[in-house]
Amino acid sequence: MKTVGLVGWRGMVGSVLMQRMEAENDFADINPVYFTTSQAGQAAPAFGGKEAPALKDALDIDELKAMDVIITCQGGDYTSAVYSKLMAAGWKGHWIDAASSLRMKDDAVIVLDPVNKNVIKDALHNGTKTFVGGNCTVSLMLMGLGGLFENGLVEWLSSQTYQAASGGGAKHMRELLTQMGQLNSAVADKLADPRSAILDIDRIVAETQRNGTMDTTNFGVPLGGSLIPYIDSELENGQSREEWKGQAETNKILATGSNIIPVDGNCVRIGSMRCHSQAFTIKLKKDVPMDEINAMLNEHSQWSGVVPNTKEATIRDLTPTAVTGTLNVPVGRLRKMNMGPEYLNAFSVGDQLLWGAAEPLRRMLRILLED
Ligand SMILES: NC(=O)C1=CN([C@@H]2O[C@H](COP(=O)(O)OP(=O)(O)OC[C@H]3O[C@@H](n4cnc5c(N)ncnc54)[C@H](OP(=O)(O)O)[C@@H]3O)[C@@H](O)[C@H]2O)C=CC1
Ligand SMILES: N[C@@H](CC(=O)OP(=O)(O)O)C(=O)O
Repeated sequence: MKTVGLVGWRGMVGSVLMQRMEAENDFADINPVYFTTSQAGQAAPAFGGKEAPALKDALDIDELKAMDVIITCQGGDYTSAVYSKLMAAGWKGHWIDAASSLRMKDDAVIVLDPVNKNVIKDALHNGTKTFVGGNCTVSLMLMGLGGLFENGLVEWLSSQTYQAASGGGAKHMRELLTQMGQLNSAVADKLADPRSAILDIDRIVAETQRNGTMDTTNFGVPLGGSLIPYIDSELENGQSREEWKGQAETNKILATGSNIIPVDGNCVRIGSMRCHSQAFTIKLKKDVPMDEINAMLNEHSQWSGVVPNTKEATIRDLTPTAVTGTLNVPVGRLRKMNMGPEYLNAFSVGDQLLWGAAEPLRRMLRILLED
């Protein structure tokens, strides 16, 4: 049985990973060893009912070297601090990582097995040791639209994203809710009075957002009652790094080589908790009838599925509220656009902590265990 080192297991992404590994009984097939950067020596958890030794120091290269596999959700700084030292020390195990730092390395594979299992398997058999989860927006786009890519139909794609607070981390989720509460408090007396003027309420909300009293420690500006059309760092070409990942990671995941599929758009933070939504304009390589498109999208995986383009079905099934906490990545609003029969409109929603972060990692572990 493989000895698997788990780093970052008590963080937000790591906790979702532990929940999923328990739900799928993954602990039955591994010897887990838990690492920490702050609590070494304390008692380890017993996820899946499996006992483990006391928490080990996540910076101790000798302890890490004893692992067959290491899964880390600890973040990019940790990966940067440890990965090269571990490799330099001659470690021959498999490294599975949620952070973005190693994703574009030539000898690393981005894992999303319902979409690129062949790429993963080939890499594994060719001796690749480093497997990294993709950016949440990219992974969720490919899970939802996988049927179109699988059938080679996408000439280019533009996405406009509506990304949840959780993408920034746990503190951002708390701050969003704090901000919502602060806005509500500012107008609570007026809201309780049905005779109060809505424009008075609106003015007080705008004043509260602008007067510097709201908690904006993490987002930098109010997100509650607003949105933020910039995610991740600035690049010289005018894209945000989150937008840059769209084309770079999609093409790496699909191993398109020199036949790059152009992907571009705007990435926007909105006030949902943990579901990223995306509106797509897709240029198809040819005019494909809608019933065939629906069939391809439905059949791609057990997690992809089409929501009929009716108002009733859309507002019931194609929202963060409907999707959160599930592995489903529904796609809806499917229709040909005014630009012509090769232009497809689509909208998807997915939980960014599941397929966007934790799920591809635990499935990569299963592939390793079954290989
Ligand atoms: N948030 C996201 O949407 C995504 C994040 N990722 C990657 O995953 C990394 C981790 O993200 P995330 O899970 O949000 O980070 P967290 O901040 O939730 O957790 C990271 C680490 O913080 C330490 N920690 C300190 N105090 C606490 C506490 N009170 N509760 C829990 N942990 C605590 C833990 O390490 P220790 O035990 O060593 O103290 C934990 O492993 C990111 O840096 C990113 O690289 C990837 C995809 C999506
Ligand atoms: N940047 C994403 C979350 C994330 O962690 O992305 P990445 O794994 O590419 O750093 C967001 O803010 O929604």
